[in-house]
Parts: sequence; structure tokens; C-alpha cells
Amino acid sequence: MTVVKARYGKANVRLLKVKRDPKDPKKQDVIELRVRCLLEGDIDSSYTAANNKVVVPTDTVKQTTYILAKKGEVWPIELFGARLADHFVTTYPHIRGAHVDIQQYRWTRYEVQGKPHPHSFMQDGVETRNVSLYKREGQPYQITSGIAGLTVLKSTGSMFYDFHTDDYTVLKDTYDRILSTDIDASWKWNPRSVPDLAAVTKLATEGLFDAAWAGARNQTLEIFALENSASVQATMYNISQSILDKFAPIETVTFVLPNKHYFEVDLSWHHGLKNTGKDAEVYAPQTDPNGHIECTVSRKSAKL
Ligand SMILES: O=c1[nH]c(=O)c2[nH]c(=O)[nH]c2[nH]1
Repeated sequence: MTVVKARYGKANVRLLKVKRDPKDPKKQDVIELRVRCLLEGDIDSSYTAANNKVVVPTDTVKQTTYILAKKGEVWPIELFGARLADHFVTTYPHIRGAHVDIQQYRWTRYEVQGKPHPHSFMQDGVETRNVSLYKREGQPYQITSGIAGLTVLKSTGSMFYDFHTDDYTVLKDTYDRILSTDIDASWKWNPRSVPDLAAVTKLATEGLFDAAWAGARNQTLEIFALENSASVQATMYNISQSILDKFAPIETVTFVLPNKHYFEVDLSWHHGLKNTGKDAEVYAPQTDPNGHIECTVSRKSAKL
């Protein structure tokens, strides 16, 4: 028997870091994260021969997460993830790779008496900013940044017609429907732009990770709103293209989107009340089933 694949570490390490303005300590920023850090390498004997000598305890992974958060930069999460992965791969000769996944929660500074408050924030929905990162000893970083849990809805400006029909089809063409989804968007950075920690630090300092996140979020919200959508497929492709157009170091963009249906309710049984087609106002949100539509877009034509 042999171990084919193994990794281990700590999941759900939650932390919040406060950043104080050196000139005005009451002026602060916060970042709250959920971190998963998994290690791989010459660890098979811990499984096959109960050899704990090769095990950097998962508790050490957790403590290290706090220590690196204290001793260095946590903003943006791409940099913090890269620092964590680099630490494990460079500190322990037998640890050959690290997988780091981070979710950042939305603490948004709010206004008090018309001014942004220096140290008060509101939890702005369940949306998260994410990074999923892999560092293999001697190899460039593999970094995928993303957004998840951003729920959007448009009440018009969405169509779906001219689809394939056969004797299994009951769906009718629609030229005006509600479109709603939970945005799960991610973008993979070209490994050549992130060969090592110095390169990740440089991009972070230049603000590129933040700019890509803000740009991807903005393009998503803008195109979703402005376009008369032909389908979820066409809309997600258009958004992906616009993100690739804006950010050269991004190699691929992936969207994974539910199509959250809102059905018209036929109320004609009640004194001929009109509530369908152009008269539709009251809809029934459907919890399940939902459409589920995925797509990865790159500049080159290489099928994954
Ligand atoms: O945008 C859509 N894409 C589909 O693939 C699909 N299928 C369906 O029934 N409705 C929709 N809407």
C-alpha cells in the first residue's frame, strides 16, 4: 500500500488585525480573515509508520498564522497568503508545498454625521474577497483571487429565447425576466508575474491585487446592470472578457453562477387578475432547483 496524495494543516483559523494610523492612533483599519493552510511534502511516514517527527503540528500552523499576521503585512490577502506559504516551504526542508485559502469578510467603514468614522465598521453582507494560493518549492506561485457570495438581482433587462427545443421542452421564450445570481468570480494570475515572494510583494505594494479585485467587482456589477442579458452564459462571458481586457497579468477568469429563478404567478383564476407577461408584478422566488452555469475564459484558445 502507498500514500498517493497527502496534505494536512489547519482550517478555519479566524483572525482580525487592526492597523493604526501612526499619526492618529484612533484612525484605524481592520481586516478579518478565515484562513486554511495545508502542507505537503515528505510526510508519508506520518501516515504509514506513525512517524510524528515529520509532522509540523496543525497547532503550529495556527500559531504561525497569528505570528505572521502580527509581524508583517496582512493587506492584501494575496500577500499574506504568499508570506504564509513561503514561510512553511522555506522553514521546513521536508515541507515541499503549501496550499493557502483565505476569505476576507466585508467590514465597511460607515459614516457618522456625514463623515467616515475613523474606527467603526459595518458587516456589509455575506460577500467575501478570496484567495486560493499554492506554492511548491522552487516553483512560481499559483494564485487565484476572487469574490464570492455577492447576490445580485435585476428586475428587467434579461432575456432567454431561441434555445434548443424538442419534445422534452416546456420552457417558453422570454424577452423580459428577472435575473438573479450569487456571484462567484475568480481570476488566476499568470505564474510568470508571481515567480516568488518579492514579485508578489511588489504587485501588492503597487496595488494591483486591490485594483483587480475592485475592477472585477465593478465590471461584474456594471455589466450585469447595463447589458440586456441574452443568457447567464453570455453575460458571464462578457464580464470575463472585460476583466481580461483590463488586467494583463490575469490569465483566466472563472464564473460559477446559479440562475436563481423567480417564477411568475398566474392569478387569472381570481377574477381574471393579470399577473403574467407584461403584467407580471408578483413573483414566487424558487429555492430549488436552480440553474448552475460555469465558465472559464482565457485570451488563448486552449480547452481546459
Ligand atoms: O440564462 C439561462 N441559461 C440557461 O442555460 C437556461 N436554461 C433555462 O431553463 N433558463 C436558462 N437561462
